[in-house]
Amino acid sequence: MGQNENKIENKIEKKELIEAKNIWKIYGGGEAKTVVLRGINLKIKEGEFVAIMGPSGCGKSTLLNILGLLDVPNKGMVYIKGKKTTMFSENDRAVFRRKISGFIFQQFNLINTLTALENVELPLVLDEKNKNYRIKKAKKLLKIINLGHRENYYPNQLSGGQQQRVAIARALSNNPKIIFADEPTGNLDSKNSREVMDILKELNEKEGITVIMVTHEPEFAKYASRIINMKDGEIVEH
Ligand SMILES: Nc1ncnc2c1ncn2[C@@H]1O[C@H](COP(=O)(O)OP(=O)(O)OP(=O)(O)O)[C@@H](O)[C@H]1O
Repeated sequence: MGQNENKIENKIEKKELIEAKNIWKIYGGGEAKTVVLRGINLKIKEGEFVAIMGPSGCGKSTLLNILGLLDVPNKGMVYIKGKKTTMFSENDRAVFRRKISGFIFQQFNLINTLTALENVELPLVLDEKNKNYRIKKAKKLLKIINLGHRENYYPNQLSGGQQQRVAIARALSNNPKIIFADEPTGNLDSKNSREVMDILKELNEKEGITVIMVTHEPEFAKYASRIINMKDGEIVEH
C-alpha cells in the first residue's frame, strides 16, 4: 500500500476517543442552585490537541473533570471509545484515571516532602511497579523535560516552571494516552509557559498523546489543533 493510502487509512481509523452527550452539571438546590454545564455535546478524537476556552466561571474545569472521570455529570453521558462510562465500575474509572490519563493542574500539586524523582515515581508506586523500573522510568522522564540535574531537589527548591515540568513528568509516568491539563500555565511567566506548551505540543505531535487543555490565554490556545469556546455552561463556538 502506498504512503498516501496509508495516511488515508490512518485518518479513517482515528476514532472517537471521548464523546460527551448532553452533559449537565448542577450544584446545590433551591436558591443556591447553580447550573454550571447546560447540555454540552463534544467529540474528541485520538491524537487531537483541544483547547477549552472561555471566561472565568463558565464551567471549563468542571467539564474537564467530567471528561477525565474525576467528576460525574447530573445528566448526560460520557463515552470512552464508545463505551458508556456509567457502565464503568469504580475500579474501571480508577484504571482509566491511573493508566490511560495523565493530569496536570495549575497548582502543580507536587508532594513537598518528596524529591522530584520521588514525585515522578509516585504513580508507579501506586501501580505496584518494582523499584528498579520506577527509578529508571522517573530518571528518563526527568531527563526528557531537562531536569535530570534536579532529581534530588524538593519542590520548594525548584522554580514554578521546573515544578510544572516535574508535574508533567509525573503525568507521563504511566505512558498515558490522554493528558488533561487545567490551566497548566496559569502560575507561570511567559517564558516558562511557552516551555510547558512546547512540551505538550511535542507530546501530542511526536507521541500521539491526545491533549485536552483548559486555558484562559489565546496565545497558548493557538498550540491546539482545535479551540472550543464556552460561555455560561455552553459551547458557543468550535
Ligand atoms: N463544588 C462546587 N459547588 C458549588 N459550585 C461549584 C463547585 N465547583 C464549581 N462550582 C461553580 O461552578 C462554576 C464553574 O466553575 P469552573 O471551575 O468549572 O469554572 P471555570 O470556567 O473553570 O473557571 P476559572 O476559569 O475561573 O477556573 C463556578 O461558578 C463555580 O463557582
